[in-house]
Amino acid sequence: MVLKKYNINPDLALERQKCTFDIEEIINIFDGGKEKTSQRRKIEDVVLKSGLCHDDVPEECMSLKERYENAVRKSCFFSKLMKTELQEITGIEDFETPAIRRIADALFKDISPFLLHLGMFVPTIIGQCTSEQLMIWLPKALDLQIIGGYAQTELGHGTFIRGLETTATYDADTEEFVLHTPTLTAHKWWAGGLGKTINHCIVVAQLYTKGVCYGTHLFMVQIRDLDTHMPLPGIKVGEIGPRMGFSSADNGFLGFNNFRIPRNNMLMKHAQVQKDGTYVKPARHGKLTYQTMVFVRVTLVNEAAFNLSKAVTIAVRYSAVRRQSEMRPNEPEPQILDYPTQQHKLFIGIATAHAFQLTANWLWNTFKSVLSDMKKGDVGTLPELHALSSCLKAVCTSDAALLIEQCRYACGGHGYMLSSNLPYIYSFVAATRTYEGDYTILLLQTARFLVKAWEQAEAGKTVTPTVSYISRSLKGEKNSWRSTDEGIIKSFQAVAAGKIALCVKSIRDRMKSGLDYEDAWLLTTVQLVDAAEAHCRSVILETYCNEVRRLTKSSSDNVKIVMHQLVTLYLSYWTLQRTGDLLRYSSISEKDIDFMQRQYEELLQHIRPNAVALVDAFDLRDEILHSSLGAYDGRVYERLMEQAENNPMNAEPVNQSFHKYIKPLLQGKL
Ligand SMILES: CC/C=C\C/C=C\C/C=C\C/C=C\C/C=C\C/C=C\CC/C=C/C(=O)SCCNC(=O)CCNC(=O)[C@H](O)C(C)(C)COP(=O)(O)OP(=O)(O)OC[C@H]1O[C@@H](n2cnc3c(N)ncnc32)[C@H](O)[C@@H]1OP(=O)(O)O
Ligand SMILES: Cc1cc2nc3c(=O)[nH]c(=O)nc-3n(C[C@H](O)[C@H](O)[C@H](O)COP(=O)(O)OP(=O)(O)OC[C@H]3O[C@@H](n4cnc5c(N)ncnc54)[C@H](O)[C@@H]3O)c2cc1C
Repeated sequence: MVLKKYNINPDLALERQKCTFDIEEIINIFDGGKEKTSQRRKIEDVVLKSGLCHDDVPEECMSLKERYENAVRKSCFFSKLMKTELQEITGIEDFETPAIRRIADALFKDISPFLLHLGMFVPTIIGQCTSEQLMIWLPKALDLQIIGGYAQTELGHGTFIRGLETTATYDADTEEFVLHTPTLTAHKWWAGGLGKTINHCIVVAQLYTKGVCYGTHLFMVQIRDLDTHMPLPGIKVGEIGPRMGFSSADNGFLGFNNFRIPRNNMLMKHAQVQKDGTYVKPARHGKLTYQTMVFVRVTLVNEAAFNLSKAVTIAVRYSAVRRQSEMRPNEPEPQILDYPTQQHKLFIGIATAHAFQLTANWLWNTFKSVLSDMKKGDVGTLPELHALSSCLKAVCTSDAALLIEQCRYACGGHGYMLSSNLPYIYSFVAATRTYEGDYTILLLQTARFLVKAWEQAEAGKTVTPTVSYISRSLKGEKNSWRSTDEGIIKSFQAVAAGKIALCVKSIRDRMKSGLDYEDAWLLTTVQLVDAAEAHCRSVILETYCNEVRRLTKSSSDNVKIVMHQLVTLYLSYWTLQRTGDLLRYSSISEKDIDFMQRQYEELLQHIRPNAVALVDAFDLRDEILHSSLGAYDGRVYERLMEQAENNPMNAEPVNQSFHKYIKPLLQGKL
């Protein structure tokens, strides 16, 4: 749709006059500097001027098939644009460029069927291929001569990768692998793009050679003819059916009937099968084939921040425009943003988007540094990265989904309209809590790391920096509550340490009573998930505080003030959410809690005049927001009416069903 131009709504115009800081300064902080902001805006200009974002009919009014076809059309033209003009601007062949990720949302209200090509297929080639294999597949994939996906999950197994049933059996006579789907539950299920779009696929299968199963490995498989796009003989492939979101992502199923691929199509950077069928196991770490999942978990923290910033922009702008009820009899109706309960719903969303964005950037740098260690042959830092990326993916996607839904509640009935975009944003983020490792499963992975760290610290060994609080706790350091940033972080670490200690005790007590380790662990998993979540909270709180301090060192005083108000709001919010834990594991008193509650309520008042400016500082163009409620001009009612009038249901004054059914019913002739 072409966005109509309106004058700015007067309430929003007034809000912007109240702003106490330079918005551009905060925009630059989050972009990583002035130059990056300017480059991002150039990229956005090119994409927006290309006309690619235009739809004749709103996406939500199209049939599923039309939506898919429209998404393919846009993906193809967007890919072409990325290879030409955008490459010139960015100067890099970089699918990770955050600006490209952001502007992609101007094209797709839902999901591009090419998402997995960029998000998992290309990263798997980069991370799992030998240099010879890389030379074959990477240029083709980057140039979109082949389009791929990542098929790991099966109908019967997603979480438990070791339980996957698809087999890849090596035939030394022909130097081929035979891919086979032995059962119904062995069918690949869910892979994005697989249903209709892709012609290649990374397939995860149990490797058999010389009669021995060596566990899951990755294989490059061509599934469709490059010219006709017909499935190749021996391949059964299709779309899995309508779902809550991801409507245009053509998630698919895939089965193999003794389908043969050359030996060289096993991705052999870490493990190899030689021509005679001899298996050479990975030299360094057994889980290196899981690397793409770690990469995506890291990027999903960024997704949580970005999508939350969109939702909270929509809800804050709407709340500045919407007037409802009365605070005192006969007074004019206030903006709903003036209600403290509304501020309580929304300002935590702004602070959380900041916290997650800065944590995402920090995690990305940690990921890059672990990759660089691994290139030098050192895999020592991988377990900590796995533990961090697991819990941060779990907690950030889960919190973001809850807060996005809260933004929808904050918009009352209009938030329920698809044209608000809040339902789309929610259904996208809700899926991120499940895919790439379910919430519970990933927290249990972190818990495993925490229990080991506890045992190491107990044995007097040094532990990694993110769990150094465990050593302090074991030395008997008692937590004394202080309501400063550092004090609160220390108390959250004391909560995490206390919970890990109880888990360890619980496992040991259960073993003493005769249970084996597996059962003792299993019966403790509710506590273990809780302990991992507490650890994650302390990591986010600490990272957010440190990063704001670092990044605002040379900022103006007003930016420092407002950024720090959000940090304090975030710390106070979580303190009040976790009073039970803090009373148990720190020295916080009832008086301290009263103080924190008052401080929190005062902060809502301090932040209120800057609320609209703070969401403006996410610098999200209307074309990215796709929202009748959240546009920069605040012309909510005009846009809602516009959308209603453009609804294809209103194209004819009387629907044919009247003549077919209602009239006969009215006349007793049905
Ligand atoms: C034109 C273009 C248009 C638009 C696009 C524009 C721009 C786009 C650009 C970028 C895209 C941006 C963002 C999004 C990107 C992509 C996402 C999009 C869609 C994604 C769709 C979803 C995909 C999927 O879901 S793929 C399937 C994922 N599946 C899972 O995650 C399964 C979860 N299960 C597991 O991970 C594991 O099985 C397990 C539960 C962790 C257990 O594994 P296992 O049983 O094998 O292991 P053990 O428990 O026995 O543990 C043994 C040992 O190993 C350690 N371990 C486990 N995992 C790891 C690991 N990953 N790394 C390191 N170590 C690991 C474990 O801790 C144990 O260690 P110890 O023995 O030492 O304790
Ligand atoms: C939108 C979307 C896109 C996807 N895209 C892809 C893709 O491109 N490629 C791909 O390969 N896969 C994809 N997936 C699949 C996804 O990775 C899996 O659905 C996900 O990993 C969860 O696995 P599952 O479905 O087997 O859930 P299950 O493991 O069956 O989980 C069901 C419940 O059981 C619990 N549970 C399971 N095991 C345990 C345990 N050991 N301890 C305690 N609780 C447990 C879980 O916590 C959960 O509550 C996608 C999924 C979605 C929703």
